[in-house]
Amino acid sequence: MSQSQIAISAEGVERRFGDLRAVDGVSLEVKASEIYGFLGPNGAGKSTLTRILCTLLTPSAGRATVAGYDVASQPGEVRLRAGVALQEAALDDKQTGAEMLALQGRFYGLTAKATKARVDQLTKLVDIGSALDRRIGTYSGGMKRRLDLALALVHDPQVLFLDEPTTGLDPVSRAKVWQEVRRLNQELGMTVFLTTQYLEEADELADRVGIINKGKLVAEGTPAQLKRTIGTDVVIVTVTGDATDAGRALESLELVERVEVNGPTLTLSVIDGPSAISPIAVALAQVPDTQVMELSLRRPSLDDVFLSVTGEHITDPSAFMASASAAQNLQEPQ
Ligand SMILES: Nc1ncnc2c1ncn2[C@@H]1O[C@H](COP(=O)(O)OP(=O)(O)OP(=O)(O)O)[C@@H](O)[C@H]1O
Repeated sequence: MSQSQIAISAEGVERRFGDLRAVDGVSLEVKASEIYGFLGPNGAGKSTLTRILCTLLTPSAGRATVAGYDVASQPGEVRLRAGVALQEAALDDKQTGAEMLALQGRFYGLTAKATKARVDQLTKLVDIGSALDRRIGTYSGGMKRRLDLALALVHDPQVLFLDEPTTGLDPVSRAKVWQEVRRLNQELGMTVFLTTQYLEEADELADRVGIINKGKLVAEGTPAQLKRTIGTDVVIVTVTGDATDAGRALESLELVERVEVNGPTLTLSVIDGPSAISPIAVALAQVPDTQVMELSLRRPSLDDVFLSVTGEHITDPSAFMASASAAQNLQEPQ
């Protein structure tokens, strides 16, 4: 691949905090115009690598480039070409959105006229137009994220870094952010490096996904490729009480490749889901003192990929879905 096609490159990047290796030898490449999803649980090292790539932290070892410039030795060149929206947006509640955008334009050396033209363009890309003349203190969480996104775009960067852009947002705001990220990528060809702990987000948005755990990149590929590595369907069984005996009974079945026991829940990797259901039900009926509460079949998800490489779940997906549906009816204040 030629250098100009590579928007981000990391080679053996490491960052230590005392004895902790927050980022432990990560190597990856992101092509120009690609959306790369950097997926991992809390504390995996996503923000630390993002901060290194944005020149906000120096690596303890290794090398990284953004838009062809070295993050450690050419930080000014990187900053001119990178837009950054981090988890904690530094917004001033007393200013209006328009004032903050104008200030950001001046910061990057744009004339008032050029800033105005850029803001007009941005309001088409990022849905904040109607709120621009109001004080930021009156914005909802979703509007603040969208303003932060617009601020990151004022200087027309080649590469956009988004650190958990939808954490804490209700489903309506989350869908808007997804739509805007897609538009930036498709209409402007912008490269996007997006960290997330949400499987759905990586699955929906990313062309390629890197999975990080305890500072190490443990899997990488398109969402479809990663799921194909599992090669099996997933059957989830919940029983009364402890599922250890049921798990043992199912291990010996021909179509069952792998059994994970987690309290009353069994996660089974099965070769052919529909054909495996009957033998699984028959085997479960023979386990003494065990009653099946729920049994379901599904295609592999990115969480199954994470489980197969780390032995753990990325997050409790049911907790995410519950919070998402609880927030379903929330409306954005106008
Ligand atoms: N400035 C710091 N000093 C000491 N330890 C740090 C510092 N920054 C991060 N860490 C630690 O490094 C590890 C990785 O943190 P990081 O914030 O990169 O993870 P993350 O994947 O972004 O998690 P989250 O989803 O919670 O933001 C964690 O154990 C964290 O406590």
